[in-house]
Amino acid sequence: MSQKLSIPEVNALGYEEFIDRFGGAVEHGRLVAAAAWSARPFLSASDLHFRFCEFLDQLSQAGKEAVLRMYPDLAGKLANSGGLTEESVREHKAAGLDSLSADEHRTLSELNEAYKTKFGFPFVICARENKKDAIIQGLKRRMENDVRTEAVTGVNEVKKICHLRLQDLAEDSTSKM
Ligand SMILES: NC(=O)N[C@H]1NC(=O)NC1=O
Repeated sequence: MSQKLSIPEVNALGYEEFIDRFGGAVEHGRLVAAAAWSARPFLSASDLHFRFCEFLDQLSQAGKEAVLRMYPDLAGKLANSGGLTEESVREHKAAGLDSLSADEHRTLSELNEAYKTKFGFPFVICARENKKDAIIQGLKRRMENDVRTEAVTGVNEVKKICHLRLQDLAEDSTSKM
């Protein structure tokens, strides 16, 4: 992972460097980072996160669904074929999704497919804040929601994932780690 930047260092980045560095804070989310850059100077790391959230909050239902469609299924095809982003690999490991039993794997795959059939976008949850059992329970519970509630709930999880990814990339203190 590259060295963390202080907020003054983040504020000094040109937009191309900023997008290169923060374009993955939201999965395949270079557009979100490109929008956040307009809000410079950032006052703090939480202000940086707030600007990403601000963009996500103003999206239409279709826009929110589009953001969710950029995320891989947890323990799905991309994970099996080694096609996950570096960030997502770390998050899968944190939740214990890299060591599922055959039964757990089947359960999660079936629930993910049922969820996508109902909503038209994948189930998204912050894997660094949930272990595998909580993820399976969450999937079952959230399956009962309606599509608008689920788009908002999914995007709230995107914000949590983004917050943790940004923490890995930038810090409030002016000195580098
Ligand atoms: N589907 C889904 O939730 N994917 C994600 N969650 C997370 O923490 N990292 C991801 O890639």
